[in-house]
Amino acid sequence: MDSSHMGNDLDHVLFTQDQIQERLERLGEQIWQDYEGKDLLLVGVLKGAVLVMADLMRTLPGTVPMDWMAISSYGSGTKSSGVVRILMDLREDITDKHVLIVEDIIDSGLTLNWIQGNLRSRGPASLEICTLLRKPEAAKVAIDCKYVGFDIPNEFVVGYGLDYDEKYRNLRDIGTLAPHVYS
Ligand SMILES: O=P(O)(O)OC[C@H]1O[C@H](OP(=O)(O)OP(=O)(O)O)[C@H](O)[C@@H]1O
Ligand code: HPA
Ligand SMILES: [Mg+2]
Repeated sequence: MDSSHMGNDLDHVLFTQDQIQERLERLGEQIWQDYEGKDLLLVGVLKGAVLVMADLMRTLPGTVPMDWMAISSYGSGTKSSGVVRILMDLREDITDKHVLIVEDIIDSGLTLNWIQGNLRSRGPASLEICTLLRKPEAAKVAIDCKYVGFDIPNEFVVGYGLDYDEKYRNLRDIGTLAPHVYS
């Protein structure tokens, strides 16, 4: 879905699909250099990270495996409940692997804080994070994130995998919603 299909639900576009692809190319180059010769496993967090994973992994110039976890903390609202649940666990044993978590957004940081703790307890060789978006002003816990696509203001965003009440994930760009959508 293009931004032009959003009617008046879209307030403004923050990043176009081209800007997103361009940034992912750069992140992919950096990741490929950093993990040269290492047993890398990409771990995506469903559902938001689906599109980031799909596009990021295709920028890499060699083969790399992926696995997925499903976590829920937001429900249908726009604020993190802070209560994290595992809906689906990894299939892979990550012991001694170099794990790179792939996420769409770090907002309060509560989700990744919990995932990091959970995965660290399984004994990976290393554990790092790649997120497309981060909201520095919204942080409730500090997250050490090695690869960040864009820092954004503290506004609720949708598109490119990010939803509001399960809607707008298939918007190609990333943008903010008009206030009438929430009310
Ligand atoms: O830093 P936080 O405040 O914890 O927020 C970030 C998390 O919230 C969203 O996922 P959500 O739980 O809404 O599920 P989804 O990925 O299925 O949309 C997003 O994809 C991140 O995983
Ligand atoms: O800004 C956001 N948009 C969509 N989902 C989210 N999950 C955390 N923050 C956001
Ligand atoms: Mg998510």
